[in-house]
Amino acid sequence: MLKFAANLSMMFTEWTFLDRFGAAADAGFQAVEYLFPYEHPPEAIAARLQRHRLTQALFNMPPGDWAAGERGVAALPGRLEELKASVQTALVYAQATGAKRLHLMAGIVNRDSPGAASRYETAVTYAAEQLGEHGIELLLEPINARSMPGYFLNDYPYAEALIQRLGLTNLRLQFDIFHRQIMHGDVSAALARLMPIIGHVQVASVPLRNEPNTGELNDSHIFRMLENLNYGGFIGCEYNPRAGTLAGLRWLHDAGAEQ
Ligand SMILES: O=C(O)[C@@H](O)C(=O)CO
Ligand SMILES: [Mg+2]
Repeated sequence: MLKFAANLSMMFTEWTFLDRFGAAADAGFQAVEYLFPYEHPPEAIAARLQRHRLTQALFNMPPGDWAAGERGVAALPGRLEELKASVQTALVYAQATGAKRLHLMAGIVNRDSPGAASRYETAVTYAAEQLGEHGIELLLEPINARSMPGYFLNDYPYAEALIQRLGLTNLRLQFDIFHRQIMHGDVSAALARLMPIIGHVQVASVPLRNEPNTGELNDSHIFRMLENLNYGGFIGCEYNPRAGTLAGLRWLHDAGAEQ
């Protein structure tokens, strides 16, 4: 049975953030994810998860100044101390919510600029080792350049090579089907080949980032493949509903899946 997690940064936005937990549970979800919890006290989020019997599948570590356009600080110059502090902040939320995997964003910086790759590697290693002490996985997500121009981690081969080379047992790949299709295509073969290092999957249609099966991919086929590959992790539903969250949930019921 596949396990779908509602992404509360994109879905259920008809509700206030804290009320999205109950709305997702009422719609049948048993797990949630979102970009960032940091505007709310950890206890408030933990209470919603508990009240609605939801599992926290994933969230992102602090991204720097998001409003100013930052998308992570891991590869940015002069930000290592901030990165270290942000690991501690994320850990507080992970412990309160029971999250077992966190996504570290790399930042908007040219990968070929002096020092960027080694700063990123230092940050990734530090964060993975810190999280590993708490039994938490660190995830790296390649993001396509159309959605996030200038993003450091903008292809799969780089992420795969880094994860393999560092050899840290809790460092894994966040395979977002939407980004993968835009960057490289070949989604099914890549899922099969990369399965040993995949820690989390996300889905949305391509190119509009809406409900599965509304774009250029046959997402039902990909879901069947994930089942056949015995993928036991979560599939984050990281899409913008076309005409209301509840109205767009038919695909999920059709998937006949564990939500
Ligand atoms: O795909 C995405 O955009 C997200 O998973 C994310 O973490 C960064 O925006
Ligand atoms: Mg994603």
